[in-house]
Amino acid sequence: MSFDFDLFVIGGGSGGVRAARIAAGYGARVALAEEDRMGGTCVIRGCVPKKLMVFASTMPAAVAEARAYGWDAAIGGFDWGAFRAKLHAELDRLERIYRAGQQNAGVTVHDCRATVKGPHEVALADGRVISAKHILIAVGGRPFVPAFEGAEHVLTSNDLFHLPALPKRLLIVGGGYIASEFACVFNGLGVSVAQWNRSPLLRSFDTECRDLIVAQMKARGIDVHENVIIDRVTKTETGVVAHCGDGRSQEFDAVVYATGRVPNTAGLGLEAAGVKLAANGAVLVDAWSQTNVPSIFAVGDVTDRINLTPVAIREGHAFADTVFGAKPRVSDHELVASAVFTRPEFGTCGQSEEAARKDGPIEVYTSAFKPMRSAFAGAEDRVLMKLIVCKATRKVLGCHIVAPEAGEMIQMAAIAMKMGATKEQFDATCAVHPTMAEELVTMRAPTRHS
Ligand SMILES: Cc1cc2nc3c(=O)[nH]c(=O)nc-3n(C[C@H](O)[C@H](O)[C@H](O)COP(=O)(O)OP(=O)(O)OC[C@H]3O[C@@H](n4cnc5c(N)ncnc54)[C@H](O)[C@@H]3O)c2cc1C
Ligand SMILES: NC(=O)c1ccc[n+]([C@@H]2O[C@H](COP(=O)([O-])OP(=O)(O)OC[C@H]3O[C@@H](n4cnc5c(N)ncnc54)[C@H](O)[C@@H]3O)[C@@H](O)[C@H]2O)c1
Repeated sequence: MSFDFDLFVIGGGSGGVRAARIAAGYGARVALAEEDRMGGTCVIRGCVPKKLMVFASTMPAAVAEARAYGWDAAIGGFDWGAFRAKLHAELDRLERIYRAGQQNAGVTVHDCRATVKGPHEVALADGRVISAKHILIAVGGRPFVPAFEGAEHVLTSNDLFHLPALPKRLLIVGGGYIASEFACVFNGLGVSVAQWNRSPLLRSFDTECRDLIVAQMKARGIDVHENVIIDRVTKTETGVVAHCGDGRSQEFDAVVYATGRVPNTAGLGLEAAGVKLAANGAVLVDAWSQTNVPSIFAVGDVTDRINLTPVAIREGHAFADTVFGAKPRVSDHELVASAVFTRPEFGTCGQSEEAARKDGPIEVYTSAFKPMRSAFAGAEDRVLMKLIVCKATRKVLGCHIVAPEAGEMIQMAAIAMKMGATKEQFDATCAVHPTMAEELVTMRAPTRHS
């Protein structure tokens, strides 16, 4: 049987563009459909614009620090309009690079929505039907806002990069990565920020680390309320009012919901094509990213495994190597490090103390201190370095860092952990002095055992 293409990729985000480019590099005839902007969530409305906003938000603190170091530095007001224009010019530039990458690889790009018609058929929004030997679902996810009265008045993370003006009073609902990062970003930009969540913030992370981060977020002026349930939201002449189950209500200029994300599979035609989905709409795949329909694969957030850009990229690459490169390999989901770009930043790899303790006896090493740079400037910032060590194997099971640039540090520690490094091998590594990271190799006695 002949097909129009060897591979049709639906979704031009992190996972899709990598898979398409690598497959085309192996000589496959590849087409890709993107209904929005090339680059997907990470480039257009996720990691990249978020990180640029993180950088913008840390400038006032940097200037205050400069003054404490003797500089005659002053900071004026923040020009959101000027920053936003520059931000979008940068995103336009990146989108062009992603598009060119596909074109240079020989991928045929369709700028439209695509749906699955059958195991080997894709329908484009303009009515064309295209056949392909393999179909890759890489459609990512979208913000989830629970159903409640007045839900139409709230914003999501997608809206934050397009705000016409910075709100003066902002409520962020949620306690995960997105809510906590944006609470810190807008706080740094001078906005009065409240963050309300139905449970503790950053609940899935190591408790000692999250407690320190939340304490410092509060100390910076973020009005954090945990165990709060919002019943309804109403719009007034002057703003948006959040009403809680306990009778409390408060008015804000804007309310943002960052209450998780859901896979983009609604109306995609997968169930009709026989593809099994999880209850939340995620595409069910095996370790090879293959669905129960042998010609259909899925990678990235749509599979709801680990929803991070580098993971989507590696899943897409492993799929292309396996199916088109005669290099079969599965994507490895063990010891994936990540960073939460709060202030203070959090870098984490492996098990939390709580999770590791459930698996067996551990030693916990911690070092908490005021970092030299901000302490000299008179700031109360604190750093926490933490290693979780398996008593039986001596392997470092978890490394957690609450510190400026923790994301940069955890990337390095993750290499050692991936190699199976023991605590003694960390200790055998000579310190780099004076740094914060040297604590990772100089923690001699455990803080506690279990
Ligand atoms: C605010 C925010 C900040 C984030 N920060 C980080 C971070 O710092 N680090 C990190 O690792 N991860 C971060 N993430 C997560 C990261 O962005 C995702 O894990 C990653 O983008 C997933 O890639 P993907 O290829 O699975 O999907 P996506 O990048 O979402 O791409 C899917 C693409 O498919 C398109 N599409 C959907 N349906 C169709 C259809 N039917 N036809 C055609 N096209 C379709 C969409 O328009 C989209 O472009 C962040 C996410 C958000 C929202
Ligand atoms: N720095 C990074 O690497 C980074 C940054 C942003 C996003 N991401 C990825 O994107 C994913 C999505 O981020 P997220 O912050 O939206 O999700 P999340 O799962 O991290 O957090 C969701 C939050 O919403 C709350 N919530 C969920 N349902 C709710 C409901 N019905 N009512 C009230 N509250 C509710 C939860 O208690 C939780 O605090 C992350 O899990 C992560 O994989 C990564």
